[in-house]
Amino acid sequence: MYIVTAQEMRAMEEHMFHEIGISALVLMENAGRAIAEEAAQFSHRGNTRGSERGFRWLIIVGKGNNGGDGLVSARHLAEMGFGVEILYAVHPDQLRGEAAIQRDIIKKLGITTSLYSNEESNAQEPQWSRWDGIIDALLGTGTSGEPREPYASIIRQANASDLPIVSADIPSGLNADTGEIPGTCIKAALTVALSYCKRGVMIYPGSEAAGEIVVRSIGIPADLARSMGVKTYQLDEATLSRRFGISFPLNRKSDTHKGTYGHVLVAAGSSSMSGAGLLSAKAALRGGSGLVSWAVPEQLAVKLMGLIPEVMIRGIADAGDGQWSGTTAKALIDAAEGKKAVIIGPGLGRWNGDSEWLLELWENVTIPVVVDADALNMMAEDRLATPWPRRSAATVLTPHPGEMARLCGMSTEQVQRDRIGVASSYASQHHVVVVLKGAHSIVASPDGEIYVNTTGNPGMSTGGTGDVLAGIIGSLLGQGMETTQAAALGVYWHGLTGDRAASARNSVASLIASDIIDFL
Ligand SMILES: NC(=O)C1=CN([C@@H]2O[C@H](COP(=O)(O)OP(=O)(O)OC[C@H]3O[C@@H](n4cnc5c(N)ncnc54)[C@H](O)[C@@H]3O)[C@@H](O)[C@H]2O)[C@@H](O)CC1
Ligand SMILES: [K+]
Repeated sequence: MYIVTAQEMRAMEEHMFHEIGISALVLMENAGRAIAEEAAQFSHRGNTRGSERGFRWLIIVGKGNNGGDGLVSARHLAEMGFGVEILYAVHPDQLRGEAAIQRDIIKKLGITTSLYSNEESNAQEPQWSRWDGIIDALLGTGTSGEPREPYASIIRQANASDLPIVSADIPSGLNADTGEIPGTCIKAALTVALSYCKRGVMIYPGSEAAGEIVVRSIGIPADLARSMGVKTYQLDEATLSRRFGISFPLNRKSDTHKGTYGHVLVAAGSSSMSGAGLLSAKAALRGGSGLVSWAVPEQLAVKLMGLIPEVMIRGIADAGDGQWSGTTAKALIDAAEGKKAVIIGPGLGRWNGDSEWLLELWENVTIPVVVDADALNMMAEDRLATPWPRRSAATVLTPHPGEMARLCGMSTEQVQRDRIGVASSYASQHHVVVVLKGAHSIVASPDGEIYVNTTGNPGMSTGGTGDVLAGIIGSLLGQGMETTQAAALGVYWHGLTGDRAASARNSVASLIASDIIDFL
C-alpha cells in the first residue's frame, strides 16, 4: 500500500538495524529467499522452456546489496533443485559487507560462477541460450545515473536474449524514485519489490520495465512506513478502505433525499465546444450529485434545453454568440450561490482578459472548485507572474502533463521525468490538491500526501475523458467529501470504470468518454 523512495527505504533499514536489532544479513536472507520463491513460481507457470532438462536460472550479480540478494536467491533456487549459475558483473573481490559474505558462501557451496566480459580477456561472454530465465540482481536502490559498463552491456544482452527476467527489487537501470530510465534498463517480466514498492516501479516508463510486480515482506513491519512519516500510497481499493473507509460498490444511507447529495454547478462548454460541458455535467450526475446545474453562455443555453433532462441549464448573459468571452465573472459567481461545488474549465475557450475573469471567480466563489482544461491555461498564463491568493475553500486542479508544465513554467518532458515530485511540490506551494493525469495519475495534497493510481487503461487517452473526471470529482466534493479523498476516489473510480467499459466492449482502442459515464 505504501510506496517509498530509496532514501525512505534506507531510513527504515537503518531503523531495523539500530533500533530493532535485526541484522542486514537477516534482511538479505529474507529478500533472497522471497526472490527465489517468486522465481520458482514464475518458472512453473506453464512456461515450457527448460521443461525436459529442468529450468536453469542465470543470476546476474552487481557489486552492491542488490547483488547480495541475488546470491542468496541463487542458493535457495539451487536447494529447490533448479539449475543455477552466477554471472558477476564485476570481479567478486569488489563485493563488500553482507554481499561479500554471500559470495564466500556461494564459493564454498561450489555453485558455478563466472565473470562477465565482452572483451577478449580471460573472462567469458555469456552464452545466453544455456539458460531458461534470468534473475536480475545487478543494481537496486543504490543506483545513480545511467548504468556504467559493464552493467550497460549486460543489461542490453540480457534484454536481447529473450529470456524471461525476474528483477530483484527494481529493474536494473531504473531510477528508483522517479521511474526515469536514464540509460539502458532491464525489461523484467516480474519484479519482486522488497518490503515496499519503490516509487520508480509505479511510474512510467519504470512501471513498464518492471512488468508484473509482487511486493514481498522481508522482515520490516508493514506499518513502519507510517511511523517513519511515509505519505505516498498506491491508490487501490485497500488504500481507499484503510485511509478513507471507502469500499465499492459505493453505498447510500436509506433515509436521504436529493439535498443530501449536494447541488453542483458545472461551468463548461461554449458554442464551439458544448460536448465538453455535456460530458462533465452527465458525469457529475452519475457521480451521485443530488442536483446538477449546467451554466453556459445564454445563446447556447437555448439549444441545450432538454438535452439532459436531469440537468438544469443556467444561461449566463453573453454577447449573443454563445461564447464565455462576453460573460461577466459576477454572473457566474451569482450562479454558484447556494451550490456545494463548482466545476470550471472544460470547453470554455480562451479570450482576452480571461485570466482576470477566472481570478475574480477564484477569489469570490467560496465553495469547493475543480479547475480543469482551459481554466488551467488561464491560470498558468497569469499565475507565473504573480501567485494567486490561497482560496478559503477546497481547490482541485486536474492538469494533464502539458497543462502541469504550463502551470509550473517547465517543459512537459520535465514534468514527466518526475511526476510525483512536480505534482507534490506544486500542491504544497499553492495549497491546492493536484491531480496530474496520465498513465498512473498522481493525486497530491498540500500536506504532502501522494496517491499513485492503479486503475485505467490506454483506451482512456481519448477526447472527453478529462471532462468526465472533472465532473466526477466535482460531484464528490459537492456531496461533502473531503478534498483529497474526493480527488483520490474520483481518480480511482474513473480508471476503474474505464477498465470495466473496455472489458465490456472487449476493446481498449474503441473506448470513448461517454462509455465511462455509462459504466459509472
Ligand atoms: N529493502 C531492504 O530492506 C533491503 C534491501 N536490500 C537490497 O539492497 C539494495 C540496495 O543496495 P545498495 O545500496 O548496496 O545498492 P545497489 O545494490 O543498488 O548498488 C549499489 C552499487 O552499485 C554501484 N552503482 C551505483 N550506480 C551505478 C551505475 N549507474 N552503474 C554502475 N554501478 C553503479 C555503486 O557503486 C554501488 O556499489 C536494494 O535494492 C535491495 O535489493 C537487501 O539487501 C536487504 C534489505
Ligand atoms: K535489480
